[in-house]
Amino acid sequence: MRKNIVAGNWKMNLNYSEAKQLMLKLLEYKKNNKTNCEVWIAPPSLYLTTAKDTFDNGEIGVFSQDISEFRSGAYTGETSVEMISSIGINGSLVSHSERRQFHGETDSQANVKIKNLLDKNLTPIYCNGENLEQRKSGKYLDVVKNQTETALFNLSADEIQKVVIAYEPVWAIGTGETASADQAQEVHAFIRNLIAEKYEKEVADEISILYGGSVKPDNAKEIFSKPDVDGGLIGGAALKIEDFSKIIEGFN
Ligand SMILES: O=C(CO)COP(=O)(O)O
Repeated sequence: MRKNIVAGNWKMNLNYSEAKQLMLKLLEYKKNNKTNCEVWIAPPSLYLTTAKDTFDNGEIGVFSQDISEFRSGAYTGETSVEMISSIGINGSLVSHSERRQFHGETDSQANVKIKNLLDKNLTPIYCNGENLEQRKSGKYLDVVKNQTETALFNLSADEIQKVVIAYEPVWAIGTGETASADQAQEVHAFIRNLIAEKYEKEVADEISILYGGSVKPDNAKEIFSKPDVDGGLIGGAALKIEDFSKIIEGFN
């Protein structure tokens, strides 16, 4: 059975002591509360070791926000799959829309990153989703289809089952405008169906598909109640324990 997951993407926020405090609050929360989903975080890469040490019993999954498509060598500023693997990190976000927007990342690069992560037995969280113009033109399902096919469809059935997908419509990220639960469900079911057609239904049913884009304490429960929504990738609301914990409780 696929997992329910609530993951926090901290993006480029928090100084070291703020980050450490938030990790400690999360640890305390996780120790004192039974959660009906896995809880993961993707802090800035500078704090990955601290996160790993804080959650040394694996209470919370720790993910990188990005990973190099190159294995090693003269790539200044990059972090390799080998490096995160060697400190026990669980995986990485791949092709978040902000990487696409500010760094020109493509789905072909996403494909390389995903394969590199899978080679090391790490979990890729592959992000996709349409922008506002594509939503308004009514072509959003075509956009998501192209993204998904390019990034994932040369993987084997075994491999694709290990990928977590995060549908994050760009128009809903950081804007306060959330996709409705029905809009999320439509695209999630569409992605799952694409995978079922290319592979098998059993393969598609194993894949967790998260929704991201202005998930807040007051809308999480409804979004998570949809059959093809297996959790959320949370930005702003992951930075406060009060908000993030209420979102986690959307699965209660
Ligand atoms: O980009 C996101 C998570 O990766 C969503 O960000 P917000 O929750 O701030 O809209």
